[in-house]
Parts: sequence; C-alpha cells; structure tokens
Amino acid sequence: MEDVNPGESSVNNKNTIIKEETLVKGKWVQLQETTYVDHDGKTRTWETVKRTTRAEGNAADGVAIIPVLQRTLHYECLVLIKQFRPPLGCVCLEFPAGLIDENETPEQAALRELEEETGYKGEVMECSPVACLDPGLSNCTTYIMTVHINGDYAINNKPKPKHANGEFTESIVIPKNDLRKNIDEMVAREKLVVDARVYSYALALEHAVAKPYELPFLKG
Ligand SMILES: Nc1nc(=O)[nH]c2c1ncn2[C@H]1C[C@H](O)[C@@H](COP(=O)(O)OP(=O)(O)O)O1
Repeated sequence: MEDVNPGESSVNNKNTIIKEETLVKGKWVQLQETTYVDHDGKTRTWETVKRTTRAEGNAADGVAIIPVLQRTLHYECLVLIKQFRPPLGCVCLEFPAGLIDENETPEQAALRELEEETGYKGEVMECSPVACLDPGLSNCTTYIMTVHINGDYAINNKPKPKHANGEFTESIVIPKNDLRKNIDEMVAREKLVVDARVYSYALALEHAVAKPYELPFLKG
C-alpha cells in the first residue's frame, strides 16, 4: 500500500468553472454564484464568498503567524491572541493574522501584523504555500508564517500592541508543552471559540510525540 499518493489526483479531471456572477457586493466581501462543471460533466452552481480586498498580484488574502517565543531557560511558548469576532459574536482564540496590504510581501505583512497585534518584533523562519481557510464557503487563502521572537531582546520585554483603528486584541503567552490542555481549560473557563488552525496545531504537537513511533497491532 502506498502512503503518499503519486501522480495527479483524479478529482480535478473534469471540474471547470464556467461563470462567476456577483449577487451582492459589500465593502469587504461579495457573494457570487459560481457555475461549474462537476466530476460527471454535469453543470451545477455554488454559492461562493470572496473578499474584495485581495490586491492584484497577491496570491493570498492574508497571513497567519505562528509566533514562537524563545527565551533563555524558558520552555518555548506560542503567542496567541484573543479578539472579539463579530461574525461569531464572541471572543476567539487565534494566531495573530491579517490581510496583506497592497505592495506588501507576505513576510512584511507577517511582521507588521505580529507587531500591531502583540507588540513583538520577530524574524520570519518559514512560509507555507498558499493555504485555503474554508473552501466549501469561500476562496479565502492565507500564508502560514512561522516567526521566531527572541524574548531576550530588550525590544521584546513588555511588548505593547500597536492597534490600528477599531482593532482590539489581547495577547497571551502559552507554553508549547501542554498546549492542548491549556487551550481546553481556557475555552471552558472563558467560553472562547478556538480557531481551527490553533487547535490543529495543538493536536499535531500531541500526535507528533505520541503516534509516529507506535507500531499498533489491530485486532480483526
Ligand atoms: N469581513 C469584514 N467586514 C468588515 O466590516 N470589516 C472587515 C472585514 N474583514 C476585514 N475587515 C477590516 C477590519 C480591519 O479594520 C481591516 C483589516 O483587518 P486585518 O487586521 O487585516 O485582519 P483581521 O485581524 O483578521 O481582522 O479590515
């Protein structure tokens, strides 16, 4: 059995977009009816949400930052933010994130958003390919950027967010060990909704430690 599928996927053989018609357009988002040909050659429609803000030439709408805070003789921590999100009507626990401005690289956007939302100054270590966020609803995409923060630097001692107008975020520093337990407790205590990227990261940390080295014996 192959563990990684070689070659091109058969899912995309016939699927084609035929038409995109804007039904409603706001300042920040628009609703479109997407007409497409499905796997069997049948023409169908889909309700699609798109942001209006993606600058021409930008392959993604925004950046999400995995900020790893490193300090001498401290366990590595993540810097997460709490932010009220109007579409959910509650506070969410998220990675710092934001839209990429015109004429801005993903790296510049990541460092700017990190500083605006947390006050920390960091260094970009890696950048993901363009990643989708909710592909059954929207074409919204992001780069996931790993940023290291040297917490021994004086500039990163007592950082203060530099919020843009109307923005309010609170940052929290959580050790990467026991991340999932800390998040579970915080969610229960504060009735937060946790971003799927943050929770997946916490689960992956656990799975990476526990599972790859297990040799299970499955009973038939
Ligand atoms: N869907 C949106 N509706 C709005 O009314 N306003 C919106 C939407 N998306 C973004 N924005 C506004 C809010 C901020 O003033 C700017 C920039 O947001 P940014 O900081 O880049 O992204 P988030 O932190 O993820 O909100 O856009």
